[in-house]
Amino acid sequence: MTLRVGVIGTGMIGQDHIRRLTQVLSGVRVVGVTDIDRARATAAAPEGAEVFDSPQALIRSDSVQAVVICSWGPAHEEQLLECIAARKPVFCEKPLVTSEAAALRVMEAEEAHGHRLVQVGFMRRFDADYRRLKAVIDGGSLGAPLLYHSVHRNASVPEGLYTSDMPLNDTLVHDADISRWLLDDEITGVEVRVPRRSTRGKDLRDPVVVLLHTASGALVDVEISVNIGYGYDIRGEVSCEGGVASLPNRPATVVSDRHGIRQAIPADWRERFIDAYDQEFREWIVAAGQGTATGPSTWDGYAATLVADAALRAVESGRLEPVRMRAKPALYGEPIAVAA
Ligand SMILES: NC(=O)c1ccc[n+]([C@@H]2O[C@H](COP(=O)([O-])OP(=O)(O)OC[C@H]3O[C@@H](n4cnc5c(N)ncnc54)[C@H](O)[C@@H]3O)[C@@H](O)[C@H]2O)c1
Ligand SMILES: O[C@H]1[C@H](O)[C@@H](O)[C@H](O)[C@@H](O)[C@H]1O
Repeated sequence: MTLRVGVIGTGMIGQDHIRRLTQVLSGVRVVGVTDIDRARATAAAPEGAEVFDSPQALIRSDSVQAVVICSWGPAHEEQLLECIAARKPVFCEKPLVTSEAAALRVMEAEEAHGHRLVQVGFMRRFDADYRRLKAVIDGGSLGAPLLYHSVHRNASVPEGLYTSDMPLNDTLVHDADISRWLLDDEITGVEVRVPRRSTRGKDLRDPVVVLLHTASGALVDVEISVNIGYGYDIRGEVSCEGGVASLPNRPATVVSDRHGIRQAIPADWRERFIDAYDQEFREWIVAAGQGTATGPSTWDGYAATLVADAALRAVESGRLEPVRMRAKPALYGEPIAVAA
């Protein structure tokens, strides 16, 4: 059976997801698109797809079975609530939403529906290197994880569209999510330190260093640099009681010439995580075809949103800001196990 999908937001990642849903993956067809910029939606629409006047019209259309949300973060809540009201499975790009209150509204609507409909675009969980790293940690041969070092560098971010809060509520959410998933631990507090600003970052706080405290007592340090210039550089290393496990450098041809010996660095997230995005959609297509969702959930989106909120408070207060999660609804399975 072919899953009939509607895409909301046809900017950078919307276009990339339309390409993979149209040219790479099977069992799926993009039947509708919409964007507040209608010309952009029209240009991005695959042959035969309808261009809808609004997200509401797309979500409510009988021709659309499942929805992919690629609009800006602050627009996600309204679109998610529409999808849940229409009982349609929905893949929502990160961040789930941009405030705790919005995350709770989405969670309550999904709970009232009775089963999962929402998958959040935390694609690192589908990346083969992160999956192997997690398998080593879960295997237990290195002992308990004590520290996780996460480096998250963007070559650049779109000027004007990427605003001052976004290093913490748009970029950091990936590191918050992957830390919870890798360490199987909840984040209980957040500290932020801001060094001298990079002149490349204009008015942004860039770089920032974030320290995440976990329930088991492990610590996660995160470097967020969003205008590093040289490429998209994602690193991770877990220090455990009996050894260290790291993400490998990306395999790339080694070039030797008069400048030295070097390997290419991915230009951006599209290149670095191309296979991970394909895999997250493969798994989503199967689940959505069954009327449900898999992988990162509304609960995970909520957890990352709380970390972002705490980080935004911490950058103002200069103190350790607590993260307090509500009880986990049964819908989202067992709570992540934490050490006593
Ligand atoms: N998982 C990842 O690695 C990854 C990578 C890039 C972007 N993202 C996320 O995807 C989302 C989109 O990012 P982008 O880089 O494509 O941004 P973008 O600005 O290139 O595209 C967003 C598009 O959404 C449209 N839009 C915004 N609000 C809308 C609304 N209410 N209704 C309809 N259309 C609307 C805009 O007109 C624009 O065309 C963001 O939430 C971002 O954080 C995730
Ligand atoms: O929306 C993008 C995307 O999520 C990337 O994966 C991240 O590296 C960027 O910082 C963010 O702005």
